[in-house]
Parts: sequence; C-alpha cells; structure tokens
Amino acid sequence: MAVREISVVCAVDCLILLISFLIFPVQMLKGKRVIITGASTGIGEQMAYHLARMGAHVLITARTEAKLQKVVTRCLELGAASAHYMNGSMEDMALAEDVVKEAKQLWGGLDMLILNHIGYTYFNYFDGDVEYIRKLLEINFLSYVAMTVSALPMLKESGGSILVVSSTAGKIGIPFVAPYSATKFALDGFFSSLRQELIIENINVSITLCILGYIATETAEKTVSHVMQKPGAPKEECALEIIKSGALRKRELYYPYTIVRIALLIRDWAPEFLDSLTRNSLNVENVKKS
Ligand SMILES: NC(=O)C1=CN([C@@H]2O[C@H](COP(=O)(O)OP(=O)(O)OC[C@H]3O[C@@H](n4cnc5c(N)ncnc54)[C@H](OP(=O)(O)O)[C@@H]3O)[C@@H](O)[C@H]2O)C=CC1
Ligand SMILES: C[C@H](CCC(=O)NCC(=O)O)[C@H]1CC[C@H]2[C@@H]3C(=O)C[C@@H]4C[C@H](O)CC[C@]4(C)[C@H]3CC[C@]12C
Repeated sequence: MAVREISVVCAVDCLILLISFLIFPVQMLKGKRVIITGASTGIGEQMAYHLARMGAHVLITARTEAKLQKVVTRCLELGAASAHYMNGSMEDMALAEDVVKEAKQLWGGLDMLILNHIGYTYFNYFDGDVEYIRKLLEINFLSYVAMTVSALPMLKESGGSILVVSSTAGKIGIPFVAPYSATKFALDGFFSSLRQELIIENINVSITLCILGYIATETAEKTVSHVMQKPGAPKEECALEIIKSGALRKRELYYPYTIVRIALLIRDWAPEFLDSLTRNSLNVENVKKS
C-alpha cells in the first residue's frame, strides 16, 4: 500500500476516532451493571474507577482480596452505584462461572463483561515449557470463554457488550512473549468468530477486541522497562478508551492508536519489514536467557 493510501486510511481513522470521542456521553454507563476481571491493579483497576465515576454498578475480580477491598472502597467514594468483589484464581473455571452467577444474584442481569486478567507473564526466550503454556491458556483464554458462556444469556437479554482486552502481541509476532502471545491470538480467533455468529443470528451482543501497545502499569514496567526504548502509554487513558470503545460497540480498539494502527497496516503489506521494526524497537541485548 503506497504512503498516500496509508495516510488516507490514517486520516479517515483519526476522523472516526475524533467523532467517537465527541459522541461519547459518559451517562451511557450510569446504572449499567459491569463485571471487570483483573481489577486489583493496573488497567483493570483504572477501568473500575472510570466506571465508578460514571455511576455504574461494578463487580471486580482478582486473586488478592486486600487489593480488591481497597479498589471497592475507592469505587464507592468515586460514585459507583454499587461495588462488590470476588477473589480467586481464574485457573479455576468454576470461579469464572461463579463470578457471573454473583452478578445475577446481585443485579438480576448484566450489561457489560470486561475480560482483562492475565496470568504471570515472563519476557524472555521461550524455554520449552509446554505445561506453562497450558496453564496460561487456561487463565488468559479458557476462563474468558467460560465467563462468556455463562454471561451470554444475561447479555442477550440486556443487549449488552463483551470487552476482550488483548495486545499487539495478539496480532503480530513480538519476541520474548511466545506463550502469552499464543493466548492473545487465541482470543482474536475465538471472539472474532463468535462475533460473526452473533451477527448471523441477529443477537444484539457486541464484542470489542482491545489491541493494546505497551501500557505503563506497574507489572509491565517491572517486566520490560529494561528492554523498552520508550515509556508505556498512560494506564488511566487506556482504561477510558477501552470503556468508550465498548460502550460505542466498536469492533476493535487500537491503543496507543497510531503505533498499533500503523503496525497492523505494515503487517499486512510488509510483514518482514514490521518484524525488523519490532526487533529494532527493543533493546534485545538486555534480554538474558534464563
Ligand atoms: N501493560 C501492558 O503493557 C499491556 C497490557 N495488556 C493487557 O491488558 C490487560 C491488563 O494488563 P495490566 O493491567 O498490565 O496487568 P496487571 O499485571 O497490572 O494486572 C493483572 C490483573 O490480573 C490479576 N490476575 C493475575 N493472575 C490472575 C489469576 N490467576 N486469576 C485471576 N486474576 C489474576 C491481577 O491481580 P492478582 O494478582 O491479585 O490476581 C491483576 O488484577 C491484560 O489483558 C494484558 O494482556 C496488553 C498490552 C500491553
Ligand atoms: C514490546 C511490545 C511493544 C512493541 C511495539 O509496539 N513496538 C513499537 C513501539 O513501541 O513503537 C509490547 C506490546 C505489548 C506488551 C506486552 C503485553 O501485551 C502485556 C504484557 C504485560 C505483562 O505484565 C508484562 C509484559 C507484557 C508481555 C508486555 C511486554 C511488552 C509488549 C510485548
């Protein structure tokens, strides 16, 4: 695709982005019933706070109860219509289903399911550990499917939304994240296919796949700051963009917009060039085989 075409596509995309920003009324989420997973810290925590400011009902999950309690308290201070938590590991599919059952108990329904949690992710050469990949697939992928299966009846009733938080590493090959990348690619395959089926059956449930670049969360910075050549994007703005894209029922979100959008454009027209750009965007010499 010539530079002219790329610039036209980007210009149109930027216009769409500007319009969607202008038409997003925050009262869209007032009183809405929302589950946010992985919300004890990072992007999930910030999404809970934005939803609280918008007057939504929030049910948050993660493993660390003490952190969840603090987030719930802060959500109530910020104006949440209600705020509850359930703690446990998403290795356990029963927990995944129980969170949805709790929403039914609390609210009698559900408007938005935000699937955000991830298991421990290392940033290094793949070490051949297949069992680790199996476990990460359960936490990062199968629990998302299990929650979706449990939540769909309520979401069909409300005409609700599913927000799936993924990554640039779920769309292009990035070194040192092979197991994690596999789980994110799986999300794209499953939820993009499910979205087609919902459209065919005229079921009014939207699925938004959120493709994120490097975001400045505590975990990510701890894991990769020694390799990254630029700081991560702000988690607070990232969280708001995810919520807005879900509320506007967008098909996909790219954040930071320009970095991710251009990477995907190059991927389709010059994949080897993108691979080289990606490698050069990292201080690979700082990654020591463990
Ligand atoms: N930060 C970044 O650079 C990028 C992030 N993303 C995506 O954004 C999302 C959030 O990332 P980020 O905020 O950085 O992640 P964090 O590591 O900050 O937060 C992860 C959350 O998941 C929870 N969690 C971890 N293990 C489990 C488990 N076994 N079961 C249930 N919950 C668990 C953690 O809480 P607890 O430990 O208490 O369980 C925490 O609340 C992820 O889907 C990630 O892939 C995508 C691209 C880039
Ligand atoms: C290194 C990736 C960004 C590559 C890129 O876009 N370069 C061009 C440029 O920056 O201009 C990072 C994109 C996604 C990140 C990973 C991710 O998806 C989240 C994980 C979160 C975890 O807590 C830590 C590490 C992550 C694997 C994170 C690592 C950096 C990215 C691959």
